This record gives sequence, structure tokens and C-alpha cells, in this order.
Amino acid sequence: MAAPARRSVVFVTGNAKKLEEVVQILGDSSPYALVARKIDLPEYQGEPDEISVQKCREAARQVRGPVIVGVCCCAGNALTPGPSLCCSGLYKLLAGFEDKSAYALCTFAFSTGNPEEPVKLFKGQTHGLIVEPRGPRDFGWDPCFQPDGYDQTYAELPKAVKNSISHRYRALSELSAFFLQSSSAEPPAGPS
Ligand SMILES: O=c1[nH]c(=O)c2ncn([C@@H]3O[C@H](COP(=O)(O)OP(=O)(O)OP(=O)(O)O)[C@@H](O)[C@H]3O)c2[nH]1
Ligand SMILES: [Mg+2]
Repeated sequence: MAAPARRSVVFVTGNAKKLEEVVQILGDSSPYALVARKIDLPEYQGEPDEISVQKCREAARQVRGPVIVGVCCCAGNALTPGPSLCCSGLYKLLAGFEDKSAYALCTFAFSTGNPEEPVKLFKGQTHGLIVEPRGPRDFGWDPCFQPDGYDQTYAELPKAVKNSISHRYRALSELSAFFLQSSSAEPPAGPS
């Protein structure tokens, strides 16, 4: 007998690199089939949780069905009280500080598509150091972030290694656990 069709959820992103990693990390293991939709959502300002909720609500409004969005940042501990969104200039920003410790944070936000229902957040964090950029420069701050326990930056590490320790991997593990749990309960409606 054929396996039942998996339910689908739309992953909204304008970032091809992000999508590539999400597909690699989730593989076929998720009970939900991921359907990518390239929409350039507004770059909201604020704390990561706030940004994630706003971005997810806007994505759900446009897609009119179940959606996930991702928000990531890398922040130097010396530069914060709270987490600050950053860019590849982080190394220069931290030049005047002795404390080069940092963290990469990823938040995935899920909406059923029903604006009445709360957006759910799933977070992953990886700790490391901000170093002088090393490795391929094709993904944001990957060349400056060296995860704790490794002597290579995210950019230098083989993809499979980054994807087994990254902030994104950790957040997706939380999301997958939720999907697994909810797939055995009431299914959300598919995208219209
Ligand atoms: O070196 C990196 N390693 C990563 O693992 C990573 N994840 C995100 N980013 C970068 O952080 C900024 C805000 O990201 P962001 O969450 O707003 O995404 P985005 O605007 O690129 O796409 P999206 O909002 O359409 O999904 C963007 O410049 C992303 O390129 C990363 N850089
Ligand atoms: Mg964005």
C-alpha cells in the first residue's frame, strides 16, 4: 500500500543559502513536506522573537496557509545587553574588545495560517568566537564564526558538520519534534 501523502508547510525565505541548509537538515525525516516560496518579506526591527512573530504573520497572510519563517543573527557577547542583529562587519566591531565570545541564534516561527492562533517559536543557539574571516565568503557571517570545540569557522567546516551543530540545526530539531508530535494529533489544513 502506498504511504499516505505528507502534509505540506510553506517555508518562506528570500535567502537561497538558508533554504539549502534547511532542506539538507530536515531531509525526508519531517512528517511535513517543505514547500519553498521565495517572498522577500520586510526586514523588521526589534528583538529576534518580535521579528519572528511579525515576519511569520506577514508570511501567513500572503500564503494563506501553514508557514514557517526563519530569523537568524550572530551577536558578540561584548556588544550586548540583549541580542543584536549583525553582519559580516562583526569582526571589526569587536576589534576593540578583548571578549570575542559570541553566539549564533536561529528562530523558526510557525503559523497554522489562522491569524487567530498564536505563532509558535523554536530556537537554537550555538556558542563560539568571532575570528578574522576564514573560508568561503558566500554566506553572511559564516567566515567569522568559529563554534566552540572546533578550530574551523562555520564557512570552513564541511557542510555536514556545520549542519550537525549549527544554530539552525538546533532550532529545526525543536521544530521537527513539534511537527512529529502534532502529526499524530489534529492535522493543520494544507495551503490553499
Ligand atoms: O553566515 C551566516 N550563517 C548563517 O547560518 C546565517 N543565517 C542567516 N544569516 C544572515 O543573517 C542575515 C539576517 O538573516 P535573516 O534571518 O533576516 O534572513 P534573510 O533576510 O537573509 O532571509 P529571509 O528573511 O528571506 O528568510 C542575512 O544576511 C543572512 O544571510 C547567516 N549568515
Ligand atoms: Mg530577511
